[in-house]
Amino acid sequence: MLAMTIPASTANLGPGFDSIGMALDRYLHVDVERSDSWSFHCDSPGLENLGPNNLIYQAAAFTANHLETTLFPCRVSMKNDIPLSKGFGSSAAAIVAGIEIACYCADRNVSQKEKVRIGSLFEGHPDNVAPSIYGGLIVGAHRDHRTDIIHVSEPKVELVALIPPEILETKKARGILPKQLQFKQAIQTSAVSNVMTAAILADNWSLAGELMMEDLYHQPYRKHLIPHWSDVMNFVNEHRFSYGAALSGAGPTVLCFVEQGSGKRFAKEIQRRFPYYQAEVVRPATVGTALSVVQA
Ligand SMILES: Nc1ncnc2c1ncn2[C@@H]1O[C@H](COP(=O)(O)OP(=O)(O)O)[C@@H](O)[C@H]1O
Ligand SMILES: N[C@@H](CCOP(=O)(O)O)C(=O)O
Repeated sequence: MLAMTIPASTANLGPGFDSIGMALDRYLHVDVERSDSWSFHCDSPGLENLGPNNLIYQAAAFTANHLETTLFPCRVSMKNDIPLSKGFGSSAAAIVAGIEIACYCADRNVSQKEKVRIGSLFEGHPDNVAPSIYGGLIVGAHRDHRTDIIHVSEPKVELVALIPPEILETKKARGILPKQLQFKQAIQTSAVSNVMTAAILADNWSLAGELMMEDLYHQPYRKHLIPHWSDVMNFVNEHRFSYGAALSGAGPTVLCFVEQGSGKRFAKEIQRRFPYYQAEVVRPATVGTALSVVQA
């Protein structure tokens, strides 16, 4: 039997679009047992009626093909604390579960790096799968020919998530992005992203927070889907405890980056100002996917 716990993730951090991501302390728990046929069981909201060809199975089949192995049928039972389609990488956590199931069926030790490569080939970008696998914060670049990852273990920041009642499917939020960017705009945002990454690595969250709000890759095209976006950004800009804010993944959640130890107070104040949202303190998860295999 295989048991695994996979953390949620927030992707992008503004101009780190499709590249930077951080694991969060919300989890998908999965138990896998060899069986006569495939079945998926979950009582958590939105996952009660999973068919046999769901995302976990698709990722497992993709991985088996990549590893040139075959899957055996499994009974998969889950408990999920990661909100679906809110920008916390629930789909990436499911993809990681599928990758692990295939590695279990193949009885192969596959490195974390190779798992990130497989997950990025499946999803098209590494910014959710990599933090869910490694934990902490990652900076990644995925291309057809290779996927590169730098892992930073312990981000020294606290987070407050502003979660609106509606969902936003990542597919829809990607569909509204432009096909091309002006050269000047691309250079400018790339430079902002480079400095933001350096600031994160230097633990200068104050500068990182300011720069994440200067993204020109995706937030300008998605912000109209986010209620009270400008007012939230003004509140964050003016608050004494906050470094900055960004869309969590494709949204619709807005993630505020605040001083360590100030999360609860910030959450209370921003909740009072924006009752439309649910404000929750979230912490970086330093441990990635945790596995335990019990021989039957
Ligand atoms: N544990 C899971 N098992 C199977 N499918 C899942 C699981 N978690 C998420 N999904 C699938 O991923 C979808 C959400 O993906 P997406 O719109 O990309 O949002 P998110 O930002 O949460 O990743 C769900 O509607 C469901 O189809
Ligand atoms: N880089 C992707 C990240 C999507 O994250 P999700 O948690 O919303 O699925 C994007 O911005 O499209």
